[in-house]
Amino acid sequence: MKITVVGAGNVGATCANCIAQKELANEVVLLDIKEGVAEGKALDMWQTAPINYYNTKVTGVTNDYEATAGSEVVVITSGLPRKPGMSRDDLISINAGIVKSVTENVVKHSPDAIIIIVSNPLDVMCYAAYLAAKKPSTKVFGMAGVLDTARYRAFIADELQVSPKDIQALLMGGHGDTMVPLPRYTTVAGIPVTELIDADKLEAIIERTKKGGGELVNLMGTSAWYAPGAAAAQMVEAIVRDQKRIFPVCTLLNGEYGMEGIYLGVPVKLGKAGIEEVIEVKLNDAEMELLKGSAAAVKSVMDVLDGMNII
Ligand SMILES: NC(=O)c1ccc[n+]([C@@H]2O[C@H](COP(=O)([O-])OP(=O)(O)OC[C@H]3O[C@@H](n4cnc5c(N)ncnc54)[C@H](O)[C@@H]3O)[C@@H](O)[C@H]2O)c1
Ligand SMILES: O=C(O)C[C@H](O)C(=O)O
Repeated sequence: MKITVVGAGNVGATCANCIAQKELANEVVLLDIKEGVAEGKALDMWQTAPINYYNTKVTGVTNDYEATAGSEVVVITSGLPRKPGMSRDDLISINAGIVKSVTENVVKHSPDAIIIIVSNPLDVMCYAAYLAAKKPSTKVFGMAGVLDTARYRAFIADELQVSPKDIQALLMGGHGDTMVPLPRYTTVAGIPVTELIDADKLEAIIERTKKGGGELVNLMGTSAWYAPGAAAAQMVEAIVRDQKRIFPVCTLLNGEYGMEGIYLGVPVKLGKAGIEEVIEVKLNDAEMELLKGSAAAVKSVMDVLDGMNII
């Protein structure tokens, strides 16, 4: 069994490393357009196998899609990251073309693969990949919610000085500043978070979560990779091990939440078949308004993609 990660940059390499360490496949193929980068990182990673005790073979290639043939899951991380002062949406002009051509190559060599998009602007890159892949949307979706909820959960763990393992949370909407963390669906070992953190502090955590990517971009001059790479690998694990995990995933809505034809983060069941179910939780009026606002923000960028006429 083979898994491919396209883009051997910060996120792609981290994701491939997590996949290898978890032994999610016999082989992980890391592909990049830049000569030598994927080969070098794959070789370096493979040399950790005797130390970290895993068997998954890590191979690196430069633009050689033959080597990716027959992949069960493909994670697409290729594309530019943002720099301080930029929004994720500013990346569309370059990343849309990259995601389109990469997706076409991936599908040509692995027609049955489940494709997980990571490149930004995430929701719209999922839509671009879906159009390019010409596959059911249950097999083409994006990673953002696992990362965004992880940030939210980490901030709550810090505030309460408890283990992050005990924080369960749900966050919906687009992967941008309009994302919708849901305190009503956030618990600490089963205790509603609203009973443990006062409203002002929780609001500050929500605001920090929404701008969590930007906080890291400002600190590092480029965007995050450890948590994003681990988040994408956790989705791969749910698929290849058929775990039926419930994660917020960027998926194409077909009437769920009263929305049609838009990629948006919602809770889904993830297993061998990809997205096996979209879960419709009950939202109150205020939560629904926030979700609609987030959907409107995503839709405006989808319109930009449509206007580019590249797909
Ligand atoms: N969805 C999320 O939550 C999330 C989180 C972090 C980063 N991202 C996004 O992921 C993308 C990658 O981020 P990064 O930090 O790894 O960037 P990076 O610059 O470190 O790596 C990107 C890699 O893509 C490669 N690439 C470019 N065009 C390619 C092509 N046509 N084919 C193959 N490879 C190609 C580059 O050579 C580079 O090695 C960015 O768009 C970033 O915004 C998304
Ligand atoms: O913030 C970014 O640009 C990268 C990514 O979407 C993130 O949330 O870390």
